[in-house]
Amino acid sequence: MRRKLAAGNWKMNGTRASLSEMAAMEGIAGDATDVLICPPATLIREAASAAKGVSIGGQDCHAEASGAHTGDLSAAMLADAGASHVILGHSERRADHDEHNEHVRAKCRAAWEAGLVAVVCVGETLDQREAQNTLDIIGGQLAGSIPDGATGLNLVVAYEPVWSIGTGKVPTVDQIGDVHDFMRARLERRFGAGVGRSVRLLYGGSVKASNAAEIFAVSNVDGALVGGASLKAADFVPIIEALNAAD
Ligand SMILES: O=C(CO)COP(=O)(O)O
Repeated sequence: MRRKLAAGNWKMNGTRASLSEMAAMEGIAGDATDVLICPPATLIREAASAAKGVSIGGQDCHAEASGAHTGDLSAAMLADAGASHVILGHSERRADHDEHNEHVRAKCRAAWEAGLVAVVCVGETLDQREAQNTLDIIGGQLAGSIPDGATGLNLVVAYEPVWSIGTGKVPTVDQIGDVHDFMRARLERRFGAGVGRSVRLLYGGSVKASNAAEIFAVSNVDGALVGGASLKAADFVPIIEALNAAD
């Protein structure tokens, strides 16, 4: 049985004052639910030392362990600051920093070497969906972005349709289910049924308290990667509660 995961991606939002929001998100998770907050890197250390029952993650890492890469952070540095997870291949990184599958794959390897759980993001653009290429795109991103060696403990996959992020537009439950079933089948085919069935699959894109329950009822949805609605406890706590209540 996979544990459920409510993950918050704070993106480039939050200062030390925001940690009071994180404190208000603690103690909400049920027995079968995990909560992960990925604040900006500046807050990881303080968040990790303050957090109780909430895991802390980074939002990106470099593929190399150290070296002359001004402004970058290695996976080992994130781990040293107290992170246990790292988001990789988010569409905003793919778009803003020209990250491609091979970069994400190398970063994922680096994350695993540092002992971090990689939260690998995949998702189609609106053009790709309208051209009916969604599953091809997702299949290519899964194959290209995830290295060999995945397990249910070192990998989480987040399906985040680019057109749904921050837009208030959410795919239908059938569309979400089609992609999640497809991802599950691809992971089982590549890594074997045991591993493929144990990797948690999150949906991300305009998740809020009002749509969380119906999304969490979709097959192979094990939780959510939430952006805007993870910044305030008043928005994120009801999402965690909806996940607790999901079958
Ligand atoms: O990108 C996302 C999470 O990584 C989703 O963002 P929103 O929840 O703000 O749409």
